[in-house]
Amino acid sequence: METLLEIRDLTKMFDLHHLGKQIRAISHVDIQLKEGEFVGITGKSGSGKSTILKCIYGTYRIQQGSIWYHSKTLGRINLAEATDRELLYLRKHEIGYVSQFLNVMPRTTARQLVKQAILEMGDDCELAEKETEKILAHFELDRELWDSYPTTFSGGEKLRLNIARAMVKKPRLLLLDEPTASLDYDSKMKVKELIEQLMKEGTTMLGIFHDLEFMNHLCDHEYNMQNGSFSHSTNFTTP
Ligand SMILES: Nc1ncnc2c1ncn2[C@@H]1O[C@H](COP(=O)(O)OP(=O)(O)OP(=O)(O)O)[C@@H](O)[C@H]1O
Repeated sequence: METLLEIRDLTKMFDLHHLGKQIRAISHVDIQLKEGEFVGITGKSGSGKSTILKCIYGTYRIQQGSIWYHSKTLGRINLAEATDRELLYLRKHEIGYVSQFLNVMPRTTARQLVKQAILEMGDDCELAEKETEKILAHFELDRELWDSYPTTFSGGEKLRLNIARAMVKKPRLLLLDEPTASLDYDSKMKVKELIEQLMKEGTTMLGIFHDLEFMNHLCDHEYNMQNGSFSHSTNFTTP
């Protein structure tokens, strides 16, 4: 299997201007993800898990290290040095990010939100419409909500829509930042089903989940974070 993502010596500091000091959120982190793998990150609250995903996605710029990603279109690219245009391209076509929070454009319906995500991948309009309805139904989003604005949705409805929008794009690399945090059991199982389906289709995933049992049954490899560095890792695929 080819390496899809290789992180070397990743260090991220934050300036706390009001306190006149810097904090080190992550230090010297190395991660390797092969194509089709599902890798999990565990660790206490504040240990730096989300920061890693946000550095990969380009939300945070880093002070030290490299994040090599093997893009289908752009070739081997260091995401830490990618231009805004390159990052935007990759977010649209190759790298997905799901968190427990839904950021939406105002006055965009649930249906438009999901359909737009599919159209960005180059599918035609009729197919996009069909896929949209399929995924909204899969996540049991009430039909009456499909043409409503998500700003009025409940927390769980927003979450299910958020996951639907990211998963329907079938990105090559999917970053999952506790997407199931406040979902009920049935909704979590729906997410699990889709994750398993994406795994079969070859999507590579790096995920943080609070529910360790949920994650352990899915992932090939797990890294445990402590105070910004990996304390140990477990490989579930080696006998
Ligand atoms: N934008 C920011 N500005 C300043 N400090 C930040 C910022 N983002 C994260 N931090 C700090 O970096 C550290 C790691 O945060 P991070 O969110 O990565 O932890 P986490 O392991 O994902 O936590 P949790 O499980 O609670 O979500 C924390 O001390 C946090 O306060």
